[in-house]
Amino acid sequence: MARQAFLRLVQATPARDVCCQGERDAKDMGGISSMTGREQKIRISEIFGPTIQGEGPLMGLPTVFVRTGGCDYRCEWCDTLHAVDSAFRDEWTPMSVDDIWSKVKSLSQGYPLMISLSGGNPAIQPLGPLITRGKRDDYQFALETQGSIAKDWFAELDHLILSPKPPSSGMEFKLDELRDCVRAARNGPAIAMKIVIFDEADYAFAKSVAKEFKELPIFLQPGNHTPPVEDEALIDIEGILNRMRWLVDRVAADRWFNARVLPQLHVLLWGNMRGV
Ligand SMILES: C[S@@+](CC[C@H](N)C(=O)[O-])C[C@H]1O[C@@H](n2cnc3c(N)ncnc32)[C@H](O)[C@@H]1O
Ligand SMILES: Nc1nc2[nH]cc(C(=O)O)c2c(=O)[nH]1
Ligand code: SF4
Ligand SMILES: [Mg+2]
Repeated sequence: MARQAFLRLVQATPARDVCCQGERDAKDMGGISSMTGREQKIRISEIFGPTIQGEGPLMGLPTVFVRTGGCDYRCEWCDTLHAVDSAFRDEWTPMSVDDIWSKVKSLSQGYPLMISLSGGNPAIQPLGPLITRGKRDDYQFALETQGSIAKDWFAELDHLILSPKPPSSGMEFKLDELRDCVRAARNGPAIAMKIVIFDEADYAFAKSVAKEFKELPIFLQPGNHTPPVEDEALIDIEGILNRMRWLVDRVAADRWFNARVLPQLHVLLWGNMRGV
């Protein structure tokens, strides 16, 4: 796409902490990050906020983001490559629960708000003890994951947002693993499906997921074509809005009245800027 087609968005630098002392020898996928004594460390790409949750059921809610490094997927249009691609490994830092927690407390000034655990795939990391620590201080936790890896600690979350990947991602969809994630959550968190839609095949995929998980609310999110990496704030805003309008028409024509169509609010406000 021509560079002129992208809208350049500029803003003051937000509160953000990019960890930059990565472990050179860390495994690409970010399996278990590292161990110090008996504590499993968590591989962190960035911790930032408070900002607003820009996607899905918690849209608009003040949130601090804890983004882990490493993903078992490589979606063709991933907008967070800095937490996926091993080329960014040097930015990922193994951190203890205490260190993460003091950063979160300082960013939130001790106010017990919503923490969104995202990535990469945060389900790869040992996040149970972090959730336990945060709950002691009355914070709430949401997790964003593609639903490829289930963990027992999902049951400790307040919100589980499952984002199975449609055909345009180039990833293989695994229904059993997605079911395992719902099962692992037991009766703990509120669960929602959030599906990125670029085209008709993605829309059909979302409908089939909705059929499999009738009891769960579903959010349809227009895809954002990621721009050239040399300028991360550029977006194809016309493309996003056209896709959004098409989706609204599509859902209305289908009388799919329990699906919710929402854009990525933070992308509309700040483009593909990191740390917002
Ligand atoms: C960056 S991912 C990280 C969490 C997890 N790996 C996942 O995919 O759910 C967070 C959310 O951003 C969505 N996302 C990633 N790239 C996108 C894009 N180009 N357009 C719209 N949504 C995108 C994902 O589908 C997911 O719902
Ligand atoms: N504001 C804001 N909302 C978000 N919702 C999901 C995000 C993510 O990258 O996981 C995200 C993000 O990076 N920023
Ligand atoms: S699963 Fe999520 S983080 Fe991983 S590549 Fe896909 S969109 Fe990116
Ligand atoms: Mg994002």
